[in-house]
Amino acid sequence: MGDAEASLMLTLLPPAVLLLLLAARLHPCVRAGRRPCRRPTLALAASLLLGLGCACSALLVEPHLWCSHAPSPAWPPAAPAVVGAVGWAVLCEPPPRRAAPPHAALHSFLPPAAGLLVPLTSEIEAQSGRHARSQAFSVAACAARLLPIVFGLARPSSRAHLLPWLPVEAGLLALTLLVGCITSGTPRTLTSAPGCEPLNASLVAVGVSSSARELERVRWDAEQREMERVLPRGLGLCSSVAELWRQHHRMLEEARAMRDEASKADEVATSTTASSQDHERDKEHHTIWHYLWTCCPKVYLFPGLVCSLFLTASSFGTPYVQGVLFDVAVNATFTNGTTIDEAWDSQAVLPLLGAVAGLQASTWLFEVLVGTLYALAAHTALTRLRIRMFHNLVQQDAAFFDAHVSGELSSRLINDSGALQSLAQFTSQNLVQAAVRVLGSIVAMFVTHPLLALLATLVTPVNWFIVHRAGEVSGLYGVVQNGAMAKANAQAVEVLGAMRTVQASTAELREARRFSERINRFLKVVIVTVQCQTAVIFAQLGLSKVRDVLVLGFGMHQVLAGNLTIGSFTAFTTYVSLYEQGFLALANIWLNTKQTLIAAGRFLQLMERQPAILAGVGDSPSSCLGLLEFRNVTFAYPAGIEVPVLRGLSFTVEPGTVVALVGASGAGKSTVGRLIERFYDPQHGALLLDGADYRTLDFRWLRRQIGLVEQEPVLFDCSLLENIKYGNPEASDKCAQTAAERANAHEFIRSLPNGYASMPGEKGTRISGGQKQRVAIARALNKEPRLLLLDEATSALDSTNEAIVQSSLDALMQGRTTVVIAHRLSTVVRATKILVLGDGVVLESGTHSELAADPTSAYARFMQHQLVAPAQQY
Ligand SMILES: Nc1ncnc2c1ncn2[C@@H]1O[C@H](COP(=O)(O)OP(=O)(O)OP(=O)(O)O)[C@@H](O)[C@H]1O
Repeated sequence: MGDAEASLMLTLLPPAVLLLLLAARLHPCVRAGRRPCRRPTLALAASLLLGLGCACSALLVEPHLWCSHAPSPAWPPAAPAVVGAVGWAVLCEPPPRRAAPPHAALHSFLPPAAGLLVPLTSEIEAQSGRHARSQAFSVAACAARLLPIVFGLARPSSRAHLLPWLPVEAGLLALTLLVGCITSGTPRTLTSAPGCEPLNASLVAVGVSSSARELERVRWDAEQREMERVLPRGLGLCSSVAELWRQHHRMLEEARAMRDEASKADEVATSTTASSQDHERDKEHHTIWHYLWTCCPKVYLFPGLVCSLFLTASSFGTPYVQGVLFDVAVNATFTNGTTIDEAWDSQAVLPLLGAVAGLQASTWLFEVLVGTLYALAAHTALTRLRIRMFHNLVQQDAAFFDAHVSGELSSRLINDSGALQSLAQFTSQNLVQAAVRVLGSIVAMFVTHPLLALLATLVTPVNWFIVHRAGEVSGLYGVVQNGAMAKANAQAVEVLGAMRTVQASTAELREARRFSERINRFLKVVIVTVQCQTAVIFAQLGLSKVRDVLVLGFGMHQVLAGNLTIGSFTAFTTYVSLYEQGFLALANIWLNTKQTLIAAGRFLQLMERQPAILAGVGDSPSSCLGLLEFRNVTFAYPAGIEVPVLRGLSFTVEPGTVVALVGASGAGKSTVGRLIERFYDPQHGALLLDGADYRTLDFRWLRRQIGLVEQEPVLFDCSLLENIKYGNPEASDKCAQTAAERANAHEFIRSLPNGYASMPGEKGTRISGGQKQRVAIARALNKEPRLLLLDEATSALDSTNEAIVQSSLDALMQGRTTVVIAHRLSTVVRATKILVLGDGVVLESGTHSELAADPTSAYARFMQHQLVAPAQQY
């Protein structure tokens, strides 16, 4: 029986049992022609309705229970209540009517009432997991049984009747609890806990957890629960100020540690010193404005600035004119004793009202214009910044990419630059306006009433101190925030790029959990940041409110003393609010700038970073013979600088010959290939092409002379034709097709529905390994390289594919200097020269027959172990 059938049966079983019981109770009475005992019958009927209701709700409301692949609670939630009700019906065989204790009413009422908890607990279930309902049910059913018993025992009149039934009650309670425990999934909760294997085994033995499928379900449930556990429940507020303080310090420490770590990573990649890092950090502030300025389109910026000025002017004009209007109205009404109508018709009011309307209209218009122009400017600037950043990023050297995870870099490209965009937009939109507002309102306030103005600006230094400190702190918070987001992003990119491996390892939920842990970390940082910002706003607003009360009190005193008119005082309060707005905007700009500048420091470092090997530097000879020489080359990777991989390696490859590199795993064969491509420069010795030192050649010219075919060729999600032309986009389609023909790729490409326009998918997932390899060979052929580098190009293929690819490679090698890194005998034996690498040097060299002739040679040993696969039966 499948899961779905079992669940269905178990859901319908309790109502069926109840129906039978009811029938059994009613049948003798009907036959004897007497009325059945009312209370137990009613209770049974109510329980039956309840059981049916639960079954229907499970069938209709939770159809996922019946879908065989979904894990479901094996027992229906109504079971505990039903067991309780059945027990009650058995227990409550009618006592003599007159002796019926008062608790009997409760007794008959409570078990069905427990059933009402079903809809009530659905909310709890939604919040805390699907088994909450059964647990709540079980507890309610027990309480329903327990309460009337306690109540009955407390009354001497009913105690004698109840005492003989107590053992039965205890048994029923235990049964109800047990059923509730099983249906609520408690055994699964227990068995999924680490170290519970013995319990698990015993549950299997007693039949609670009956099969491997059950164990699988246990695991699935545990993962789902774990998943729900790591979902953020919402903004957790700090329990106390002390806790907030502790979190704040932890965060600062983390921010400093992250900055040091980032500097170290860059030191590894760039070999820059700590002092130069400090110097770079000092330069950051200038650089960021430089970039924002150069990337910002002036066609939006300058009109935006002009509109800002107009907006500020109109926002100052409005309170001034309003003040004058108030004074005119007040004077007309109260001083001269004119009526309101006369005052309204007077010459001054209407023009002043018109002026206010005009000023409001211009404020409205300029506000819209300013917002639009600055938004356009900021978005364009950001796009330009991202393009420049990507441009610089793809030009970095291999050592840089060894030291940085690609997901982290993409996060810097998208998220960190996003912070710059909001800084650019917010600053450009508000800076001029806020500065003019603050300065203008200070001047206007002092002109209106100097003493009141002094009082209004008294809190400014304290406020500014708070903002200044908060700016530095929020900058450090920004570092942690960006770091947390970069880590989450790196994991997402890594997992999404290796989905097949993840799915094959059934690690989807594990990865989802890992991601949620990382993104939760980001949320936690944001929460602490918000809490600290709240503290700053709290302090600032508090000071402002105190200031407002003082200004109002002193202002009213001055109005009553006749030193200030009501109109001037009204205008003054508007100046104060303009000053407040301007100050808050400036404070926000300061905080934003600090946060973005510190947090976007890494982004800028990436923008500014110069690769160790520069393009466009060095010679680009007109021809290339293909004479390659390694002269006493010593090399260690930047990430493992203390362990050299090559230690004085020397060999020569004559033009047009084939040299095979063999050696144990980790001997440095691929490293030789990477040096030939000049992904790295050796620390000592030199590589020479046609007698010219690699360092004197332009590496872009050099790489154009080399065709590379790797063990796992990378195809991009563009058409196969574009993939073939990737190394030489100037080649004509005809040349690309000829290259495909020579690489034995033409036939299979033609057989695809879209031919050369077919998309191979990300990393070429829609075509086979052998086909991918042939496209890669066609790509190398299309470059017409002088030098060929084959890095285990056939080792991932089966023998049929290998034969096809090998014939393609033979076509590719003709007349070209070739370096082959191979594990297979068939690839190596035909080489002009074989070099056996070991300990970072060439241990032996010669042709296959020369080396194989000496049975004691490293090559012979190597052949035995690596090249010739032992023909053993599995
Ligand atoms: N990017 C890197 N950073 C640091 N160390 C590296 C890097 N790439 C390789 N190494 C180390 O350099 C050594 C040589 O690696 P290499 O890939 O050249 O070996 P190989 O002979 O090609 O091995 P295999 O036959 O298994 O592919 C290894 O010890 C490896 O751990």
